This record gives sequence, structure tokens and C-alpha cells, in this order.
Amino acid sequence: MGEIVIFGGDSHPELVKMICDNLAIHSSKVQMGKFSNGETSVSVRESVREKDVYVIQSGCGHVNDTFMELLILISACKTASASRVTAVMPYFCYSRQPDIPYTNKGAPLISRTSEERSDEFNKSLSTGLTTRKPGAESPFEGPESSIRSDGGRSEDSKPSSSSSNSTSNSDGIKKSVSFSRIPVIADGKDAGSTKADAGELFNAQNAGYKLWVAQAGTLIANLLTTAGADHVITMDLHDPQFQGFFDISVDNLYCKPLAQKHIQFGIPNYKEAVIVSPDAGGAKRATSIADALKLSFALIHKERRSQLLKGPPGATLSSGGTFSTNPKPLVSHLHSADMHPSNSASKYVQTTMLVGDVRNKVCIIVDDLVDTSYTITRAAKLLKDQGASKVYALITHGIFSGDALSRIRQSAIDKLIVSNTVPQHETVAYLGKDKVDVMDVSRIFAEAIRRVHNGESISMLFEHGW
Ligand SMILES: O=P(O)(O)OC[C@H]1O[C@H](OP(=O)(O)OP(=O)(O)O)[C@H](O)[C@@H]1O
Repeated sequence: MGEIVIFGGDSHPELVKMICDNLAIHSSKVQMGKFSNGETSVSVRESVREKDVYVIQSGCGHVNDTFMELLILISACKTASASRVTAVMPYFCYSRQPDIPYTNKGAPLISRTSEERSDEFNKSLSTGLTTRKPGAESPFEGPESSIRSDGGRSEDSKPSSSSSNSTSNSDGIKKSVSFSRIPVIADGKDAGSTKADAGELFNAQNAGYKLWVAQAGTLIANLLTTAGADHVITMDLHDPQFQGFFDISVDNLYCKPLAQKHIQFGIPNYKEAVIVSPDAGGAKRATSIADALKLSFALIHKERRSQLLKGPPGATLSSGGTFSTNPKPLVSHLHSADMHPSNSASKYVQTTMLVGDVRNKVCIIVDDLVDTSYTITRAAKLLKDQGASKVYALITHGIFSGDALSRIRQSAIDKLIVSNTVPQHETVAYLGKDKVDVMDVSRIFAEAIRRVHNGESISMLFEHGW
């Protein structure tokens, strides 16, 4: 393998420098820019012919722009005859989108109402398959044929949104910014009808057959390989199965060894602590840390229930599924702000259940990423309600979009421990040094790059870090 060359994108220059310092080399010169129309311009300022190139770009900041930068930079290196190009993505963007969310009954959350379904069925029976006559209106232009984001509600419905912003430009094209995992869908109607309508679309009551929602997993993998990536190095993929979308090798490093060391040396009396997974999806990750440190484990389970709990007044579901008379409920009902206004008449209630004993214990919530921070702040509140003495949140990727940081500041979280796969200057400045510890992943990435370059195994990094 030829000489090593490292390029850094614009998303996280500090981490690029730290990785290069660990390798005792300088990053190579590359100039990133934007044309006046917003297109990305990349010019590689050094020869990469027959060299082993590593392009470091985390999936943060203006994520679509930084991803595009990465693709163009990889392609530029490949075109300039690099012998191998490795994409190093400390946080792998789009890794939460490979699959479609399902309700707890197994029905897809993205679905049409039964009325829409039977309407469509009747229409197909009466009309059969037709072709469009010349000059006739396109079947795709009418409101009935487009994907409806209002769940079939009338034009004069009054949507409301507390966590999304939407603006219209001069052409009337709506740009939407969502601060939740329910994607905002612009519907081309009145300004502001976005998040609430999307919420309606994603409502479990609408169970039927799927509308088309892009699953970006294969596309993202194909874009990277088509650009010319021969190899990908990343950390704590949200969904490890994401590696299966690639036909090149993907090294998914773990933050776990670093997290374990931080718990052992940074949390007083850690042997008495409980590791908590804030949702079922993160249980495997959290239990592996609990097992390695021989700590007890608790799990928080979120679900939307179709009816209120049965049992004596004030009774609540306790761990193991039995009812208890504990004055502080183990099931917390998330009414009003957590529910879409149009659902308030329905019996759907979002509940959060805690399985495990946390009374008078130090709790360490372990999760792979924080985006809006709803998951960990709700988990922290539940733990404190159940008598936890202190709550730490230990996170690999701190994305903190929208007002996530202010939510954390007001939450029951006593200390946040987060890695620097995504820049954390703002987090430390906003929450204060006492409330945030940053774990440095640069050594692990540097060692992974060194080993890959030298053709050595990197498997020991998975268990022991560096
Ligand atoms: O800060 P937030 O916006 O609340 O998002 C963070 C949560 O989202 C992810 O899980 P996800 O909700 O995708 O569920 P999963 O773990 O079951 O895949 C992640 O593992 C966190 O638990």
C-alpha cells in the first residue's frame, strides 16, 4: 500500500487535527467552497496518485452539504488515481433511516386511513385501469392522487406545531425544519400545516397499507461506493445491520471501551450504579456495558397504548407487569404536549415503563445518540420520579438539534458524558464544564486508520479501545 494521505472535510476540523496529531502526520490540503448557487466545490491540492487516502467527515452540521462534500472529495481522489479511498465517518448520518417504523401491533405507522383505502378500492372497481388521453389533466396533479400529509382531513383543519418551523419562499415552495423524528411533509397548502399533519399521517390509528417512504440505507451505501469509497470506518452505527447495505467493508468501531473507562474513573462509587437503556432499541448496547462492569441493568420501554390501564384508581404498572400502589407511578402518561391535539379525544396514551430497581441508586443512561433529547430527558425524569439519586447520560453521538440543549439544561440529568464524534464546543459552553464530560475518540480512529493502512487486524479495538 502506498503512502498515507488524510483529508478532512469541513464538518469537524478539530477531530481531523486530533486524529492527525495521534498519527504524527499533517492532513493534506484541500479547498472546500460553495458556488453562488449553493453547489459544493472541492479542489484537492496534493497529489494522491497510488496513495492510501482517508477522508474524515462526520455526518453533522449541515448534514446534506457535508455528505455531498464527502462524496465529491472521495470521487476527486479516486479520479486522481488514489490506490484506495477510505471514508472515515465518526458519526454516520442517515443510519437511522434504513427501515420503516411499525406500531406495536406490527402495522406500519405510515399508512392510509381505512376510508381512503375503501374509496380507492371502490374507484378501481368502477373505473378499472385507464390510460391518459392527450390533453387530459395529469392524474398525478390532483390532490387525491398525491401523498396526503393531512391524513384525509378537510382543508380548514387547524394544524398546530410546537416543535417544527416552516417557511415559504417567494415561489411558494415550503421549506420545513423538523425537530422530531416524524418527518415534516410539506403539503403545498397553507403555511404552517406541516408537523401536525405529518403526525396525523404517522398516527397508529391510521393502520392500513404503506405509503411510499424512502428508505435511504441502500442509496447512501450506493452513493459512497459509486463515489469511489473502498472502505468505511465509523463508530456505533445506530443500526449495526446498516453494514449489510454495503458491498465494501465497513469497520464499525465501538465507543464502549471508552465509555467503560469513563464510568470506572469518572463516576464515584460506580459499582453501586445502574446502567439504564432509555428504550428497547438500545438494550443490547447498554447490557453489554452493564455485563462488562458487572453492574445491574434497568430498561425503559416506550409505547403508545390504545386504552388507559385497567386496575384500581391510581394503580400503576410496575416492573414485571404487576400493579403497584407506589405513589410515584412507574408508568408515566405523557398527555397534552406529547400528544397530537387531534388525538386528545382518542384513547391513545403514550406510556413509559421502567423495568428494574433504581431507588437511591446512581443511574447511567446509555444511548448511541441524542438528537432532539426527548428520549433521554424523559428517561431522566422517570428515573428521578422513581427515586434515583443521580442521573448521568452517557452518549456516543451528541447531535443536539433544535432546542435539545435547553431541554437538557432544564432536565433531571445531573451530568452529560458525550464523545466528540460530533463537535461539542457549543454543548460545553451552553451547559457548563461541570455538567459535561467529553470523551475523546480521536485515538481510536487514529489507531484504526494506522492498522487498516498497515493491513493489521482492528478487532482488538472493538473490545479494548485504544
Ligand atoms: O434525542 P431523540 O430525538 O429522542 O433521539 C434519540 C433516540 O433515537 C434513537 O432511537 P430511535 O428512536 O430511532 O429508536 P430505536 O433505538 O428503537 O431504533 C436513539 O437510539 C435514541 O434512543
